[in-house]
Amino acid sequence: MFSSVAFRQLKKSPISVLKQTKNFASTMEGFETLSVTIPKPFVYQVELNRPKRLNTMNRAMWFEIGKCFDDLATRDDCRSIILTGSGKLFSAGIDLQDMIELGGQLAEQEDIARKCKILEQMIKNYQDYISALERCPKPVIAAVHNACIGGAVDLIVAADIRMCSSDAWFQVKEAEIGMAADVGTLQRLPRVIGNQSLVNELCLTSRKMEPIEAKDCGLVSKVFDSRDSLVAGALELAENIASKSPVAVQLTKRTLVHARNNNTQDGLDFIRYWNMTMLQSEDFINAAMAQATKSPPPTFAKL
Ligand SMILES: CC/C=C\C=C\CC(=O)SCCNC(=O)CCNC(=O)[C@H](O)C(C)(C)COP(=O)(O)OP(=O)(O)OC[C@H]1O[C@@H](n2cnc3c(N)ncnc32)[C@H](O)[C@@H]1OP(=O)(O)O
Repeated sequence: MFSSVAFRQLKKSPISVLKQTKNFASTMEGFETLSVTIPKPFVYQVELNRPKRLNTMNRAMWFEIGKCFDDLATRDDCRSIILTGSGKLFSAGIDLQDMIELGGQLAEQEDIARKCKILEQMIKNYQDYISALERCPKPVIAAVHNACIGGAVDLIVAADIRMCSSDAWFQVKEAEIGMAADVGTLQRLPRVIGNQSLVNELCLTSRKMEPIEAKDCGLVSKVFDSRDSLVAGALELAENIASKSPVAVQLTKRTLVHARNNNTQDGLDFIRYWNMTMLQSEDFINAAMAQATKSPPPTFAKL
């Protein structure tokens, strides 16, 4: 299969190399609450950027999170994403000022059906914005420092990988503010940490979780000494992922997400149908050939 003739032919036409580096300088501008940069080739950094308001999630931020990750899903110069918070802490959750304004908006309606319509639409939108992280086929690494509260927990459990610094703490605070969490934590956290008893305890009491416990229960995969080393570690991991075939990485993420929500046979069907096409991609041929011939890993064309 891996004849030296075939290998030489592949090496003669590295379309991948030619297509790879263009547009490296392009960034996404125009966000009010997010800073989006490209710290390394093919690696995006999305930073919650309302440091003076403790990165609280106001209406603009909810919307921009959805838009940003839906855009990154289709950008061929993006292969992996790190999600960080600027300033003192990762995020203090939903902007409670927005909630007060929402109360005012509801009060303008007399009828319960009209009030319900406003709430249903808002919750649906917020759910969809958070789910954009999961919809995006590029892996998202959440790097949490200091506080990660309420809506911010909904956000990070929709990411693929979580890491934190040693000053981090996590709080499913909704019960404490008199509501049931409604944008993902109650659905995703049980699958993330695989311990229903602990999930129930955290969500029913709103107690804070510290990094050692977060690591032990699998909420985060690694704890770093400081925010700087955390971001450096997240970037290193993102770079590693970005060096792999985007065909392999994106389909692996899609398949893992699908597997979480479906039974094993449906999952096997899913990957079989995808791979009857994707195993014909040049990425598989080039990467497998490099392994077989002990050559350096290939570069891959944009996807
Ligand atoms: C459809 C619904 C979808 C999602 C729902 C999500 C629900 C949630 O997110 S529940 C969680 C809500 N968040 C909170 O309850 C956090 C409240 N804040 C705190 O506990 C603390 O501020 C802190 C994060 C631990 C930080 O403490 P500290 O460093 O002492 O700062 P403070 O002096 O307390 O705060 C500084 C400044 O920020 C304002 N602020 C803090 N959190 C929020 C918030 N969530 N919303 C709006 N504003 C917030 C605080 O009021 C202070 O404002 P000043 O104007 O400076 O007084």
